[in-house]
Amino acid sequence: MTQLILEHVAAHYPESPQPVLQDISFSLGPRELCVAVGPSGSGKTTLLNLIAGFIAPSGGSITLDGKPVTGPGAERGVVFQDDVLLPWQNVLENVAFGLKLAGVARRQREERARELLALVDLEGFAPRSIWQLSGGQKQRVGIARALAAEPRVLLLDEPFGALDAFTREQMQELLLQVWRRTDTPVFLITHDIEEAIFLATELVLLSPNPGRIIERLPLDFSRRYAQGESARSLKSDPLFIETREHILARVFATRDADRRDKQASGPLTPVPSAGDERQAYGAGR
Ligand SMILES: Nc1ncnc2c1ncn2[C@@H]1O[C@H](COP(=O)(O)OP(=O)(O)OP(=O)(O)O)[C@@H](O)[C@H]1O
Repeated sequence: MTQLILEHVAAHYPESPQPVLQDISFSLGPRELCVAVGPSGSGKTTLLNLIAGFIAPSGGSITLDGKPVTGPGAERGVVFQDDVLLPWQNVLENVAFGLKLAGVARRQREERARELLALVDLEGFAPRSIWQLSGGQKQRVGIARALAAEPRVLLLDEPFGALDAFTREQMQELLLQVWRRTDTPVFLITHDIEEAIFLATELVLLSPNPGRIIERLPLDFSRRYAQGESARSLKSDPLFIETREHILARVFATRDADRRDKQASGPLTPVPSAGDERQAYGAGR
Protein backbone atom coordinates (compact mmCIF):
# COMPACT_ATOMS: atom_id res chain seq x y z
CA MET A 1 0.00 0.00 0.00
CA THR A 2 1.62 3.21 -1.20
CA GLN A 3 2.41 5.76 1.47
CA LEU A 4 4.09 9.09 0.82
CA ILE A 5 5.11 10.79 4.06
CA LEU A 6 6.46 14.30 4.55
CA GLU A 7 7.75 15.12 8.02
CA HIS A 8 8.71 18.65 9.04
CA VAL A 9 9.98 19.43 5.55
CA ALA A 10 11.72 22.76 5.00
CA ALA A 11 13.10 24.32 1.82
CA HIS A 12 15.49 27.20 1.43
CA TYR A 13 16.80 28.64 -1.84
CA PRO A 14 20.31 30.07 -1.43
CA GLU A 15 19.14 33.40 -2.91
CA SER A 16 16.19 33.94 -0.56
CA PRO A 17 16.62 35.46 2.92
CA GLN A 18 13.96 33.26 4.57
CA PRO A 19 12.80 29.65 4.10
CA VAL A 20 10.42 29.11 1.19
CA LEU A 21 8.73 26.25 3.04
CA GLN A 22 8.71 25.51 6.73
CA ASP A 23 7.52 22.55 8.83
CA ILE A 24 5.47 20.82 6.12
CA SER A 25 4.01 17.51 7.30
CA PHE A 26 1.34 15.41 5.65
CA SER A 27 0.91 11.98 4.14
CA LEU A 28 -0.71 10.54 1.05
CA GLY A 29 -2.01 7.00 0.94
CA PRO A 30 -4.04 4.67 -1.25
CA ARG A 31 -7.16 6.13 -2.89
CA GLU A 32 -6.26 9.61 -1.65
CA LEU A 33 -6.04 12.80 -3.66
CA CYS A 34 -4.19 15.52 -1.82
CA VAL A 35 -4.47 19.05 -3.21
CA ALA A 36 -2.17 21.84 -2.05
CA VAL A 37 -3.74 25.22 -2.67
CA GLY A 38 -2.42 28.64 -1.84
CA PRO A 39 -1.65 32.08 -3.23
CA SER A 40 1.24 32.79 -5.55
CA GLY A 41 4.55 32.44 -3.75
CA SER A 42 3.28 30.12 -1.02
CA GLY A 43 5.68 27.43 -2.23
CA LYS A 44 3.33 25.06 -4.07
CA THR A 45 5.70 24.35 -6.96
CA THR A 46 8.62 24.06 -4.57
CA LEU A 47 6.66 21.47 -2.58
CA LEU A 48 5.88 19.44 -5.68
CA ASN A 49 9.51 19.69 -6.83
CA LEU A 50 10.65 18.35 -3.45
CA ILE A 51 8.31 15.34 -3.71
CA ALA A 52 9.38 14.78 -7.33
CA GLY A 53 13.00 14.82 -6.13
CA PHE A 54 13.99 17.70 -8.42
CA ILE A 55 15.25 19.65 -5.41
CA ALA A 56 16.37 18.52 -1.95
CA PRO A 57 14.78 19.69 1.31
CA SER A 58 16.90 21.75 3.67
CA GLY A 59 15.24 20.01 6.62
CA GLY A 60 12.86 17.18 7.48
CA SER A 61 12.25 14.05 5.44
CA ILE A 62 10.23 12.75 2.50
CA THR A 63 9.72 9.01 2.15
CA LEU A 64 7.79 6.87 -0.31
CA ASP A 65 6.97 3.44 1.07
CA GLY A 66 9.66 3.89 3.70
CA LYS A 67 12.42 4.84 1.24
CA PRO A 68 13.81 8.37 1.37
CA VAL A 69 13.23 10.44 -1.76
CA THR A 70 16.71 11.46 -2.92
CA GLY A 71 16.09 12.37 -6.57
CA PRO A 72 13.66 11.90 -9.45
CA GLY A 73 12.33 8.36 -9.97
CA ALA A 74 9.89 6.46 -12.18
CA GLU A 75 7.70 5.63 -9.16
CA ARG A 76 6.66 9.31 -9.11
CA GLY A 77 4.98 10.39 -12.37
CA VAL A 78 4.86 14.15 -12.96
CA VAL A 79 2.52 16.26 -15.14
CA PHE A 80 3.31 19.96 -15.57
CA GLN A 81 1.09 22.88 -16.56
CA ASP A 82 2.69 23.26 -19.99
CA ASP A 83 3.54 19.68 -20.55
CA VAL A 84 6.38 19.39 -22.99
CA LEU A 85 5.45 16.70 -25.46
CA LEU A 86 7.89 15.68 -28.17
CA PRO A 87 6.65 17.42 -31.34
CA TRP A 88 8.47 15.07 -33.73
CA GLN A 89 6.71 12.04 -32.29
CA ASN A 90 3.01 11.19 -32.59
CA VAL A 91 0.63 10.79 -29.67
CA LEU A 92 1.25 7.05 -29.26
CA GLU A 93 5.04 7.48 -29.33
CA ASN A 94 4.84 10.29 -26.77
CA VAL A 95 2.89 8.11 -24.34
CA ALA A 96 5.25 5.15 -24.93
CA PHE A 97 8.43 7.23 -24.77
CA GLY A 98 9.34 6.44 -21.13
CA LEU A 99 8.73 2.74 -21.71
CA LYS A 100 11.03 2.86 -24.74
CA LEU A 101 13.76 4.40 -22.60
CA ALA A 102 13.14 1.67 -20.02
CA GLY A 103 13.78 -0.95 -22.74
CA VAL A 104 10.20 -2.26 -23.05
CA ALA A 105 9.66 -4.07 -26.37
CA ARG A 106 7.78 -2.15 -29.08
CA ARG A 107 4.62 -4.30 -29.13
CA GLN A 108 4.26 -4.26 -25.39
CA ARG A 109 4.84 -0.55 -25.01
CA GLU A 110 2.42 0.32 -27.81
CA GLU A 111 -0.23 -1.93 -26.29
CA ARG A 112 0.20 -0.22 -22.93
CA ALA A 113 0.13 3.24 -24.56
CA ARG A 114 -3.15 2.38 -26.33
CA GLU A 115 -4.70 1.26 -23.04
CA LEU A 116 -3.69 4.56 -21.46
CA LEU A 117 -5.02 6.58 -24.38
CA ALA A 118 -8.36 4.82 -23.88
CA LEU A 119 -8.18 5.65 -20.16
CA VAL A 120 -7.89 9.38 -20.95
CA ASP A 121 -10.59 9.23 -23.66
CA LEU A 122 -8.16 9.63 -26.56
CA GLU A 123 -8.85 6.41 -28.44
CA GLY A 124 -8.21 7.00 -32.11
CA PHE A 125 -5.71 9.80 -31.45
CA ALA A 126 -2.63 7.52 -31.49
CA PRO A 127 -1.34 8.53 -34.96
CA ARG A 128 -2.01 12.26 -34.54
CA SER A 129 0.76 14.81 -34.38
CA ILE A 130 1.08 16.91 -31.24
CA TRP A 131 0.29 20.12 -33.16
CA GLN A 132 -3.09 18.65 -34.07
CA LEU A 133 -4.19 18.51 -30.41
CA SER A 134 -6.08 21.05 -28.28
CA GLY A 135 -4.63 22.18 -24.93
CA GLY A 136 -6.89 19.79 -23.01
CA GLN A 137 -5.94 16.88 -25.29
CA LYS A 138 -2.23 17.64 -24.77
CA GLN A 139 -2.74 17.50 -21.01
CA ARG A 140 -4.50 14.15 -21.38
CA VAL A 141 -1.50 12.85 -23.33
CA GLY A 142 0.69 14.20 -20.50
CA ILE A 143 -1.37 12.28 -17.92
CA ALA A 144 -1.27 9.09 -20.02
CA ARG A 145 2.50 9.45 -20.42
CA ALA A 146 2.99 9.97 -16.68
CA LEU A 147 0.94 6.83 -15.98
CA ALA A 148 2.83 4.70 -18.51
CA ALA A 149 5.54 3.71 -16.05
CA GLU A 150 2.86 2.69 -13.52
CA PRO A 151 4.01 5.23 -10.94
CA ARG A 152 3.07 4.70 -7.31
CA VAL A 153 2.15 8.40 -7.02
CA LEU A 154 1.01 10.90 -9.64
CA LEU A 155 2.15 14.52 -9.14
CA LEU A 156 0.40 17.31 -11.02
CA ASP A 157 1.67 20.92 -11.10
CA GLU A 158 -1.23 23.28 -12.01
CA PRO A 159 -2.17 20.81 -14.75
CA PHE A 160 -5.23 22.73 -15.93
CA GLY A 161 -3.96 26.27 -15.30
CA ALA A 162 -3.59 27.15 -18.98
CA LEU A 163 -6.99 25.81 -20.05
CA ASP A 164 -10.25 27.71 -20.56
CA ALA A 165 -12.87 27.35 -17.81
CA PHE A 166 -15.01 24.83 -19.70
CA THR A 167 -12.10 22.54 -20.66
CA ARG A 168 -10.74 22.88 -17.15
CA GLU A 169 -13.96 21.49 -15.67
CA GLN A 170 -13.95 18.61 -18.16
CA MET A 171 -10.34 17.83 -17.24
CA GLN A 172 -11.12 17.84 -13.52
CA GLU A 173 -13.76 15.19 -14.15
CA LEU A 174 -11.41 13.21 -16.37
CA LEU A 175 -8.73 13.26 -13.68
CA LEU A 176 -11.21 11.91 -11.11
CA GLN A 177 -12.18 9.12 -13.50
CA VAL A 178 -8.51 8.21 -14.05
CA TRP A 179 -7.85 8.40 -10.30
CA ARG A 180 -10.79 6.12 -9.53
CA ARG A 181 -9.92 3.58 -12.23
CA THR A 182 -6.17 3.36 -11.55
CA ASP A 183 -6.28 3.79 -7.75
CA THR A 184 -3.06 5.81 -8.06
CA PRO A 185 -2.69 8.32 -5.19
CA VAL A 186 -2.54 11.86 -6.58
CA PHE A 187 -0.82 15.00 -5.29
CA LEU A 188 -1.91 18.12 -7.17
CA ILE A 189 -1.18 21.80 -6.74
CA THR A 190 -3.43 24.62 -7.85
CA HIS A 191 -4.25 28.21 -6.98
CA ASP A 192 -7.91 27.57 -7.88
CA ILE A 193 -9.84 27.04 -4.65
CA GLU A 194 -12.95 25.63 -6.33
CA GLU A 195 -10.83 23.09 -8.22
CA ALA A 196 -9.06 22.13 -4.99
CA ILE A 197 -12.33 21.57 -3.11
CA PHE A 198 -13.84 19.52 -5.93
CA LEU A 199 -10.82 17.24 -6.37
CA ALA A 200 -9.34 16.82 -2.89
CA THR A 201 -9.85 14.05 -0.39
CA GLU A 202 -7.50 16.20 1.68
CA LEU A 203 -6.96 19.89 1.03
CA VAL A 204 -3.73 21.42 2.29
CA LEU A 205 -3.90 25.20 2.47
CA LEU A 206 -0.56 26.99 2.24
CA SER A 207 0.23 30.53 3.26
CA PRO A 208 3.34 32.45 2.11
CA ASN A 209 6.32 34.10 3.84
CA PRO A 210 7.42 31.48 4.72
CA GLY A 211 5.28 28.84 2.98
CA ARG A 212 3.54 26.77 5.63
CA ILE A 213 0.39 24.74 6.13
CA ILE A 214 -2.32 26.80 7.80
CA GLU A 215 -5.14 24.29 7.39
CA ARG A 216 -5.75 20.65 6.45
CA LEU A 217 -9.27 19.76 5.50
CA PRO A 218 -10.62 16.27 4.74
CA LEU A 219 -13.22 16.53 1.94
CA ASP A 220 -15.39 14.04 0.09
CA PHE A 221 -16.72 15.78 -3.04
CA SER A 222 -14.36 13.77 -5.29
CA ARG A 223 -15.49 10.50 -3.70
CA ARG A 224 -19.11 11.54 -4.13
CA TYR A 225 -18.34 12.29 -7.81
CA ALA A 226 -16.73 8.86 -8.14
CA GLN A 227 -19.91 7.35 -6.69
CA GLY A 228 -22.04 8.97 -9.39
CA GLU A 229 -23.07 12.47 -8.25
CA SER A 230 -22.73 15.10 -10.98
CA ALA A 231 -20.01 17.77 -10.86
CA ARG A 232 -22.63 20.51 -11.25
CA SER A 233 -24.73 19.37 -8.32
CA LEU A 234 -21.63 18.92 -6.14
CA LYS A 235 -20.30 22.39 -6.97
CA SER A 236 -23.65 23.97 -6.10
CA ASP A 237 -24.05 21.95 -2.88
CA PRO A 238 -24.38 24.39 0.08
CA LEU A 239 -21.52 22.55 1.84
CA PHE A 240 -19.28 23.09 -1.21
CA ILE A 241 -20.08 26.82 -1.25
CA GLU A 242 -19.58 27.10 2.52
CA THR A 243 -16.19 25.35 2.22
CA ARG A 244 -15.15 27.67 -0.64
CA GLU A 245 -16.08 30.78 1.33
CA HIS A 246 -14.24 29.44 4.39
CA ILE A 247 -11.03 28.84 2.41
CA LEU A 248 -11.30 32.21 0.65
CA ALA A 249 -11.76 33.95 4.01
CA ARG A 250 -8.63 32.23 5.34
CA VAL A 251 -6.60 33.21 2.26
CA PHE A 252 -7.74 36.84 2.49
CA ALA A 253 -7.04 36.96 6.24
CA THR A 254 -3.45 35.78 5.77
CA ARG A 255 -3.07 38.09 2.76
CA ASP A 256 -4.21 41.05 4.88
CA ALA A 257 -1.85 40.11 7.71
CA ASP A 258 1.01 39.77 5.21
CA ARG A 259 0.20 43.15 3.66
CA ARG A 260 0.10 44.82 7.10
CA ASP A 261 3.56 43.39 7.82
CA LYS A 262 4.90 44.64 4.47
CA GLN A 263 3.33 48.09 4.84
CA ALA A 264 4.81 48.39 8.31
CA SER A 265 8.25 47.85 6.80
CA GLY A 266 7.99 49.46 3.34
CA PRO A 267 6.03 51.54 0.77
CA LEU A 268 2.33 50.89 0.11
CA THR A 269 1.43 48.26 -2.49
CA PRO A 270 -1.62 48.73 -4.76
CA VAL A 271 -4.71 46.94 -3.42
CA PRO A 272 -6.63 44.83 -6.00
CA SER A 273 -10.45 44.88 -5.92
CA ALA A 274 -12.28 42.07 -4.08
CA GLY A 275 -13.73 40.91 -7.44
CA ASP A 276 -10.27 40.62 -9.01
CA GLU A 277 -9.09 38.60 -6.05
CA ARG A 278 -12.00 36.15 -6.13
CA GLN A 279 -11.29 35.66 -9.85
CA ALA A 280 -7.62 34.97 -9.13
CA TYR A 281 -8.57 32.11 -6.81
CA GLY A 282 -11.09 30.61 -9.21
CA ALA A 283 -14.08 31.78 -7.18
CA GLY A 284 -15.37 34.46 -9.52
CA ARG A 285 -17.27 32.14 -11.82
N1 LIG B 1 14.80 28.49 -8.10
C1 LIG B 1 14.49 29.42 -7.20
N2 LIG B 1 15.44 30.19 -6.62
C2 LIG B 1 15.14 31.13 -5.70
N3 LIG B 1 13.87 31.40 -5.26
C3 LIG B 1 12.88 30.67 -5.80
C4 LIG B 1 13.13 29.64 -6.80
N4 LIG B 1 11.95 29.08 -7.14
C5 LIG B 1 11.00 29.73 -6.40
N5 LIG B 1 11.57 30.67 -5.61
C6 LIG B 1 10.86 31.54 -4.65
O1 LIG B 1 10.19 30.70 -3.72
C7 LIG B 1 8.90 31.23 -3.41
C8 LIG B 1 7.86 30.15 -3.67
O2 LIG B 1 7.81 29.89 -5.08
P1 LIG B 1 6.92 28.76 -5.70
O3 LIG B 1 7.04 28.83 -7.18
O4 LIG B 1 7.22 27.47 -5.05
O5 LIG B 1 5.46 29.24 -5.23
P2 LIG B 1 4.03 28.93 -5.86
O6 LIG B 1 3.09 28.91 -4.71
O7 LIG B 1 4.10 27.73 -6.72
O8 LIG B 1 3.78 30.23 -6.75
P3 LIG B 1 2.94 30.37 -8.12
O9 LIG B 1 1.50 30.04 -7.76
O10 LIG B 1 3.12 31.83 -8.47
O11 LIG B 1 3.53 29.43 -9.11
C9 LIG B 1 8.73 32.49 -4.23
O12 LIG B 1 9.00 33.59 -3.42
C10 LIG B 1 9.76 32.34 -5.33
O13 LIG B 1 10.23 33.59 -5.74
